[in-house]
Amino acid sequence: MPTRLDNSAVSTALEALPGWIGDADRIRLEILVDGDESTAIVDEVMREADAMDHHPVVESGPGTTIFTVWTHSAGGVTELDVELARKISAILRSAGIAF
Ligand SMILES: C[C@H](O)[C@H](O)[C@H]1CNC2=NC(N)=NC(=O)C2=N1
Repeated sequence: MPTRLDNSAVSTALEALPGWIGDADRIRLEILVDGDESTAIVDEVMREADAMDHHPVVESGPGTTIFTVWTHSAGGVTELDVELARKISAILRSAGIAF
């Protein structure tokens, strides 16, 4: 099982992940998209997540989509989450979405 990162390791990882916030329990990113644009992005993120067998929790509402990432089996943030966050950011950059 992947090992949990402590708060300091998570802060260091977040320095290389613009827009992401969080601590050793959870990291999250909010983007200001909704509707069809959100659906298209979430589909792409979920394809990547399926390939990793590691998934974000996604909340979508009017004007907003939030990705929250942690390793459920470890009860907090691990390297797998940092990797998933990097992949989500890369998908958003390719799609031209600001965050
Ligand atoms: C059985 C399956 O491998 C597990 O449920 C995976 C799937 N995706 C997951 N995603 C996340 N974020 N954390 C997990 O612990 C996790 N476990």
